[in-house]
Amino acid sequence: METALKQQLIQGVDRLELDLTTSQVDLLADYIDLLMKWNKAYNLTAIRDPKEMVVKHLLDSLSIVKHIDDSPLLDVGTGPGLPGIPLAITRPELDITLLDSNGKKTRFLTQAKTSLKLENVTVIHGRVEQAVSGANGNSDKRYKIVTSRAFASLSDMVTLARDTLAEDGRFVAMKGVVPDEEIADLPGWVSVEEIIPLHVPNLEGERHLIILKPDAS
Ligand SMILES: C[S@@+](CC[C@H](N)C(=O)[O-])C[C@H]1O[C@@H](n2cnc3c(N)ncnc32)[C@H](O)[C@@H]1O
Repeated sequence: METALKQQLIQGVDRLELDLTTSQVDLLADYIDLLMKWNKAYNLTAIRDPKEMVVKHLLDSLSIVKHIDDSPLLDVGTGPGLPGIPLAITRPELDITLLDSNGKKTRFLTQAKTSLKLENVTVIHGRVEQAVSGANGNSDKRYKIVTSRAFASLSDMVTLARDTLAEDGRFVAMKGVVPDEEIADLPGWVSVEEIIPLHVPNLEGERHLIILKPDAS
């Protein structure tokens, strides 16, 4: 990554008040370099400008770090690893599973896990609605945090990912403006616990984290 862009990344990390080591910042830069390289052949993301990747992919993903506790996390429809890979780099103690139904994307994720030496990452290729049934050869693990960005409406997310959530878990959805219609469409077994405004350096437009809690049955 060019020096000027790396500087922009460091400033963004500072503005998010994340206390990262030099090697963590280097890994974030290496991740963007890897994404740029693989994107040419694999079409992993529509964003091709590295400056935009830093803001719209890295800093946006990093804006949720402070709102995630130490529980095992599933990133549903992670695509090229967003927000999961930036989370895994900044929080090496977190057990992070990246799930996507697109084989090209999970091949990239497996490569990224190896290249960036992310021992806290597990990659699963499959559809989330089949993830627990064993249809993809997966275990029946349940997660305390099920997150997603740009995956589906809130209603579709909770319906498709319901069986992956631990009883005391939370859905954590990254959204733009507060999606009132999606909230109104939520099924009865889940409710909004909290809506957290996110502040992403150099990004215009609102961002919010929607925390959803399954009601005790
Ligand atoms: C728009 S992309 C978002 C990728 C990434 N989260 C991001 O923010 O850039 C949505 C991703 O969800 C995946 N996907 C769609 N339906 C899925 C399903 N039922 N189970 C798992 N992944 C799915 C797609 O393959 C795609 O990579």
